[in-house]
Amino acid sequence: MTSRIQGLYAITDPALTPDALLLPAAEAALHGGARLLQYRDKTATADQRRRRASQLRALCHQYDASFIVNDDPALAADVQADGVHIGQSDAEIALARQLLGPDRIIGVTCHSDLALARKAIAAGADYVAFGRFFASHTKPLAPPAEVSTLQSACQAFHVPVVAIGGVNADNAPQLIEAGAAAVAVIHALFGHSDPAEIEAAARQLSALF
Ligand SMILES: Cc1ncc(COP(=O)(O)OP(=O)(O)O)c(N)n1
Ligand SMILES: Cc1nc(C(=O)O)sc1CCOP(=O)(O)O
Ligand SMILES: [Mg+2]
Repeated sequence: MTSRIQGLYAITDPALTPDALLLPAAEAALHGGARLLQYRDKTATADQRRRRASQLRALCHQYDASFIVNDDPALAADVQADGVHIGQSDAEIALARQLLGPDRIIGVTCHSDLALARKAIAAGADYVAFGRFFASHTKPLAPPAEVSTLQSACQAFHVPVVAIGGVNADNAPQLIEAGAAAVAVIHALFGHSDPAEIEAAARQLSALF
């Protein structure tokens, strides 16, 4: 079976995409080839988050892409997302697994720490995320990571490794060359407001795989 964690991994951001444009923006990324899409929204109300997550899930499935919810395993379970992404200060992996069952995807932020990744995989993570590899508009203070660490992680672990942080079509090749199964991207996609530009950026990134 081909891995579901492969290729362009688009992540939404309400600071870049107004509510009314969320679906067209997400659809542009999917049309451009994104294989995973994460709903990352720390500002909307619970009702708004539930509605948007349900809509995005339906959209992703039209494109045969995986839909991931950031931070919130309960919401992911509620809308039957394909998975959840959790950080080191978010929910426990065991709780996420309990809520989501054995077949859903659980991704875990590991910064640039191989020991954190080892622990996450032992606890049941389906992918581990390393970053930030480059200067990030979205999260400028995320801890930095070296491409050499990514390479070590990709060699060491049997689960896919996702690379994040300031990724664009110019710098993504070195991450893919190092072994990243997927690159997670916010600003280089959703920093564009025109869906045609989002789609073009997604197409360029997707073509690298
Ligand atoms: C694919 C992917 N990788 C890393 C993150 C960051 O998660 P986290 O450290 O929990 O930070 P926030 O995104 O919640 O601000 C991610 N969301 N997705
Ligand atoms: C959400 C997030 N997490 C990171 C990490 O290093 O864990 S970097 C990051 C921001 C990614 O957005 P952009 O593509 O705009 O840099
Ligand atoms: Mg988080």
